[in-house]
Amino acid sequence: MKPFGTPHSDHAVRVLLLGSGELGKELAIELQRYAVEVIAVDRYADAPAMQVAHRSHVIDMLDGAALRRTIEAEHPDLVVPEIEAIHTPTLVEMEREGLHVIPTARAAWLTMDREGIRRLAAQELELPTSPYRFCDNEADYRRAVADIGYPFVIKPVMSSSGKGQSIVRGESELQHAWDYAQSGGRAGQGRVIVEGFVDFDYEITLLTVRHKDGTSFCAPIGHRQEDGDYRESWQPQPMSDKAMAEAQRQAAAVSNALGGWGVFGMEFFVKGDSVIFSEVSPRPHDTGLVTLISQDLSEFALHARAILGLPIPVIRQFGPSASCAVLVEGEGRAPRYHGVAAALAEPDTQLRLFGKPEVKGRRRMAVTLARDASIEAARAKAVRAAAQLQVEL
Ligand SMILES: Nc1ncnc2c1ncn2[C@@H]1O[C@H](COP(=O)(O)OP(=O)(O)OP(=O)(O)O)[C@@H](O)[C@H]1O
Ligand SMILES: NCC(=O)N[C@@H]1O[C@H](COP(=O)([O-])[O-])[C@@H](O)[C@H]1O
Ligand SMILES: [Mg+2]
Repeated sequence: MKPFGTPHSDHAVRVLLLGSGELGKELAIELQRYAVEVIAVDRYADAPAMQVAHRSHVIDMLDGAALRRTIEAEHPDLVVPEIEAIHTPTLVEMEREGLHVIPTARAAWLTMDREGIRRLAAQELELPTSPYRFCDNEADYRRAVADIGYPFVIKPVMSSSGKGQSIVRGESELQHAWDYAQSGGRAGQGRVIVEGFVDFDYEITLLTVRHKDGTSFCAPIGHRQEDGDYRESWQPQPMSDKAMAEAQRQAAAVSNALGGWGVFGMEFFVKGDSVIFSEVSPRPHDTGLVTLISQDLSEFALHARAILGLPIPVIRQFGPSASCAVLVEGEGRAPRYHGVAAALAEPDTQLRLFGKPEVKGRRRMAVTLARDASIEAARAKAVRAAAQLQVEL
C-alpha cells in the first residue's frame, strides 16, 4: 500500500464505495479518520454515505458500462462493494486490468447472487447447509417444492434484507410467495432459491476479519429476524465451545476460499452443537451494527483497518450489548425525528439516524444501541430507546 495522503491531492488514498447506505456511512467515517478520500456511489442521491463522503455519483450499479465509466473516472486505490446488487462481472474484468476490489472481485461476484456462494459452500467446501433448489420458472418451483417439502423459504437469488423472501408453510401460500419473489428482488424478475426451513435454536453472525496478519473473529452476534430482515442483534451470543469451534472452522473455510482482506459477516444457524452455514456478506453486516457500542473497534473500524493493510492486534468486547433497528412505514420525503433526547436518556445508550432521504413502504432509518449487565437487559434497553423515537413523514 502506498503511504497515507491528503484528500483532494494527487497522492490521496482514494476509496470508492459501491453502495452508500447506513453500513457505508459508518465505514466512510472510519476511512476519513485515516484521511482517506472517500467517493460514495449509489442508485439515488443523498444516500447516507454520500452525506459524509468527499463526493458522490448516482448510477445504476447493475449497469456494467456505467460502473466502468465511474471507476475509470475516479481511478480509486480500492473499490469497496457495500451491497450485493452490482454488475460484478465488470469488477472481475477490471480487477484483471489492475483494479483492487475488496475483498476480491471474485468474492463480490460469488456472493452477489445466492447461487454462487451456496454452491461454493455446499458443493466445493462441503459445509452443511439447508437443502436447496434453484428455479427459473413456476414449473421448476413446483418441482422444487415437491422435493424440499414444507415448510420452506423462497428468496430471489439477488436480494437482501429479506426483500422478496417468504416462509411457505402450506399449499395455499405457494402462489403468493412466488409472485412476491418475482417482484421483491433487487434485479427484478428471475431466478429464486427454495431452501428447506431450518428449525434452529438460534442464529448468529460471526464477524470474521481477514487482515495482513491473519484471521480474527469477533464474539458471536445473536439476532432476531422478521420477514427476513434483522430487528434486533446482541453480542455475545452464548454458545457451546463445540458449536463455537465449528462456526469458526466453517467461517475460516469460506473466508479463505473467498480470499482478500476485510470483514466477512458469516451467517450460521445453530441447533445444539450443530452449525449450518446460511450465507456470507464479504463486508460489514447489518446485525454487526451492535459492534458500534460493543467493541473498541467496530466492524467498520475493523473493515477500514483490514482493507488499508493495517494491523488488528486485538478486538476488545465490552460485555453484553444490543442493537434495535428502527423501521419506518409509509410514504414521504425528508422525515423528521422526534424523541431523540428521550431515546438517549438512559446510560450506555446510543443512536444512529441514517439520514435516508425518503421512505416508500418499509425502510430501516435508524438504529439504537445499548450496553447493560446482561443480554436481556441490553436488548430491553435498546428496544426502549427505539420506542421513544417518532418519525414524522
Ligand atoms: N432456510 C432457512 N431456514 C430457516 N430460516 C431461514 C432460512 N433462510 C432464511 N431464514 C431466516 O431469514 C433470515 C434472512 O435470510 P437471509 O439472510 O438468507 O436473507 P437476506 O435477504 O440475505 O438477508 P440479509 O441481507 O439481511 O442478510 C435469516 O437470518 C433467517 O432468520
Ligand atoms: N442486509 C443488508 C443491509 O442491511 N444493507 C444495508 O442497507 C442499505 C440499503 O438500505 P435501503 O434498502 O434502505 O436503501 C445498504 O446500502 C447497506 O448499508
Ligand atoms: Mg442474511
